[in-house]
Amino acid sequence: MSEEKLIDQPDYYEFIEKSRSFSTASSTISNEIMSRYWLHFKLMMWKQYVVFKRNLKSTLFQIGTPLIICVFLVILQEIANYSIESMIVKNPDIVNLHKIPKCWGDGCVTVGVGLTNEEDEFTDWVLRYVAKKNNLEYGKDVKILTKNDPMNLINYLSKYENKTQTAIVLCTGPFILPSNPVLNGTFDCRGNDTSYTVKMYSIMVNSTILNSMFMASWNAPAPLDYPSTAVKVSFDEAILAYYINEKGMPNYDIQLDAQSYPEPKNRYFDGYSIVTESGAFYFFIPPMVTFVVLLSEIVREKEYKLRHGLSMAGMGPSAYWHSWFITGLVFSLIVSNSLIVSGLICDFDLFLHCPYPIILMLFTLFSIAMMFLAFLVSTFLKTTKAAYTASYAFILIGLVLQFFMSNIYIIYLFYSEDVPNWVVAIRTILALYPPFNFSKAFGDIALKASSHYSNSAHRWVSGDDYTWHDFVKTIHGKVSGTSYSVPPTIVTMVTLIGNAFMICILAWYFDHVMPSNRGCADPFYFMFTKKYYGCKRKKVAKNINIEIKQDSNDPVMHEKIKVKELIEKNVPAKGIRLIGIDKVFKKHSYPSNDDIHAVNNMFLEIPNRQLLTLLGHNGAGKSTLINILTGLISSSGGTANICGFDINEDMDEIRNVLGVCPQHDILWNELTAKEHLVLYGRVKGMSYPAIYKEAEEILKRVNLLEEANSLVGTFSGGMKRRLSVAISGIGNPKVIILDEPTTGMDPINRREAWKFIQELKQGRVLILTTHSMEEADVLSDRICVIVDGAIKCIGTSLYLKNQYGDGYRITIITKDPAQVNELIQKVMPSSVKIDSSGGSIVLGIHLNDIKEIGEFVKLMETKEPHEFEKLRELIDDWGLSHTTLEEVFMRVTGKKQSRLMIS
Ligand SMILES: Nc1ncnc2c1ncn2[C@@H]1O[C@H](COP(=O)(O)OP(=O)(O)OP(=O)(O)O)[C@@H](O)[C@H]1O
Repeated sequence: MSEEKLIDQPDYYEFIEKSRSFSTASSTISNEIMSRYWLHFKLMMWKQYVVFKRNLKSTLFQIGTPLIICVFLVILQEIANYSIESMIVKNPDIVNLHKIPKCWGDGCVTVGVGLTNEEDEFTDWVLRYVAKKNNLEYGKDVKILTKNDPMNLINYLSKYENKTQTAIVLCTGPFILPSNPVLNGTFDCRGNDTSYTVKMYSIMVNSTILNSMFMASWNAPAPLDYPSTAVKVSFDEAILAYYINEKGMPNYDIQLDAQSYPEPKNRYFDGYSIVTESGAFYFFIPPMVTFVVLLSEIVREKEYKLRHGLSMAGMGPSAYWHSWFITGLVFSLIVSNSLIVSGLICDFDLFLHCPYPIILMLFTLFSIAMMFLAFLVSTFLKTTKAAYTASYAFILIGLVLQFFMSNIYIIYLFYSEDVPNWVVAIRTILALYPPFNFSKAFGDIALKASSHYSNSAHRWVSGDDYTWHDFVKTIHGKVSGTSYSVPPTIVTMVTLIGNAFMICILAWYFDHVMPSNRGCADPFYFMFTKKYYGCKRKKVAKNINIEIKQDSNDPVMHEKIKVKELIEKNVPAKGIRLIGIDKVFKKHSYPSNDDIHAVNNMFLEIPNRQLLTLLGHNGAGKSTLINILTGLISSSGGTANICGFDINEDMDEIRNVLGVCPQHDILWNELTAKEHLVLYGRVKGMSYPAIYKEAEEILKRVNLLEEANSLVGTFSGGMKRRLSVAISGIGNPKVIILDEPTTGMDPINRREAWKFIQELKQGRVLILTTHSMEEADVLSDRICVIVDGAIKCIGTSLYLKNQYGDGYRITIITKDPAQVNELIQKVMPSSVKIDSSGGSIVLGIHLNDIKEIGEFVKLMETKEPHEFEKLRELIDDWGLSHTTLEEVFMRVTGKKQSRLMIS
């Protein structure tokens, strides 16, 4: 059957019968399903294209991210090159080492001396010389701390911790030093030969960082142990000067300088490549852009129920996901190529030395794996805000991991020989994570194609051509003395494909079982049910057990009986039939008092060409019932039949005949009003000429023709509502469900919408929910009042007013209420006083006593003398009105606090 035929059927029931007979002709069905799928897929692709085109700036930014990253890498490389250049010491500073630095701590001693005997002329001369030469004060900066036993000095230093910068044991013998652990050995400065004198000294420097806070050594230049060298130079010079002076020689000076060793060029960092070292870190970002875009867009469509809207219009999940897959694939290819082109523009070795298909494969496979990850994560999230939070978390955690994994040798360590089992376990777990495989494959390529540090040559070497042979070759090498044997890059890429496949399966599974993803959630074992493979269960049981009170006048009970009889007589539902439908929202996995019985065992027959209004307080269960009928949620019990199709079995068929105006507008801000109608019309299988004709007509009817080509993002709330009403009527649906369609509309547009709804009624079944009693009164053929999930009463507006209202009301304005009250009881004995306040009296009178109203009207309207003339004189003004639906509603629901919109 062609799409046009489907829509243009003069009698829709004929179509239904035909489509039933199709069930035997499986090949026709497959063709029908395929052409429908293809149509939906193309529509989704068109929608995606239009949305991305309308968000051109952000789309271009997303595609341009690789260029930004590459330029950033070029800048980083330049900074690195500059830093490496500046590290090379061309003019090393000269550090003078013959001056003892003076310590500046409170009461600190720069050179503390421990004599091995009593002070003599030699020690006095030498110490004064050292002090003078170094601009230090003898007795304060240069000071004898202990005498005789050198252990005394050790004890002193331990006791007065952190007070002496440099200590020196000055052995002026003859004396035998005792063996002790600090001085590490025994020495004898007495000597056997008295023809020469041995002068020995031992230097100790306080070098602990904490304790040297107040010491000059804190700022000592690096090349040598500055204070100890300076002390040595000074003491050598002093001792030498002492003996030279003794022998009448001129003054003698020892000069000792230290210089940094000139850093030779090309040592460690020369040739350093930021791409090799950190490429896997930075190139991780562009594929993540695809991840973020897809995740946020898919979750946005979920949050604003756009996907539900499409499902309600008949779009299957396959077309939806496949279109997102193709969009993601196109995005991945664009971003990958953009990355390669940017890399080539920036002259990166990696891109110059690696075959294009390999590098394209690497980035595209990684992007695809991340795309599936976005699909998977989207099944768990409900709001765009949560999607962005999740995206940032994934990027941040990913970057931290990439930071470590961008050093390929860390990854290679996992493949070292004889690694313990727990390392193999970690390696296997990491291999399930696409960025790990990306880093590994990237590192494999960069290690050859980009300039890299050669472990064997101990220097950076420039990149070489990475060949197809390298691609399939196992990588052997050594890191930190351990040999490794790493699987070839091709294996890593195949693992990436495996990652993508595995994540795709998980995404598919969770899309089915997570509630709120596709409307009705499937059971966790859905793939083992026959229904999943298109096998339908046997139809609804005919024997329905209803407790019937035979003489009951209750219309709700009559409705139940009617439904029972129709089912027993096998009469197909030409409109909507509710058969004991039930919905419980469970708070826990076990039955509890907290469970909400939102829809309670409803039976209802809504014949063709009837508009039934559901009235009910907030939380009565109206939207829940509508969500069940439109397949957004599943019922807990019972079923419903729409145009002969069962909601539990034939939702796809039902969606072909259904038009829905949901409670909340399901619209894309980036599409125009006309594009929405075209989208929904095409989803329902209409031809383009038919849609354009109908769209114009419908837009005119809801007063939106002038805004037909305006973006919905610019619409007011009322305009969006009108568009939603228009959408519900596109594609000639046989059943239309309108959930509070006129909320937010101004009075003029509301009346226009009412007219449109009246027209929609022709030849269709309509269910309307509203809080406007006037709307219900004007539009309904029948009204059904729901209280706490159960049908409380049902009937025409007039019937309900008669049944639950007071019939008529008479309002009287008088200056003497007491007397009027008394007299009125004589004219209208059946009247009941409803209210009396100030000068106003409100009386209620039942329809059956309409005669009494006639008497009263006659009395008030004639000037002729009357026995109750007095009453006429007492009444200043009066009015007669019918009982309002609002009163009926109040009485039935008993919830006067309900939100009522009284127009
Ligand atoms: N997804 C859900 N989970 C749990 N409870 C729910 C859920 N959806 C609805 N309910 C509960 O079911 C009851 C019926 O809600 P429903 O939205 O159908 O009321 P309604 O008649 O449409 O109200 P309103 O007039 O405010 O739109 C309410 O108590 C509501 O809290």
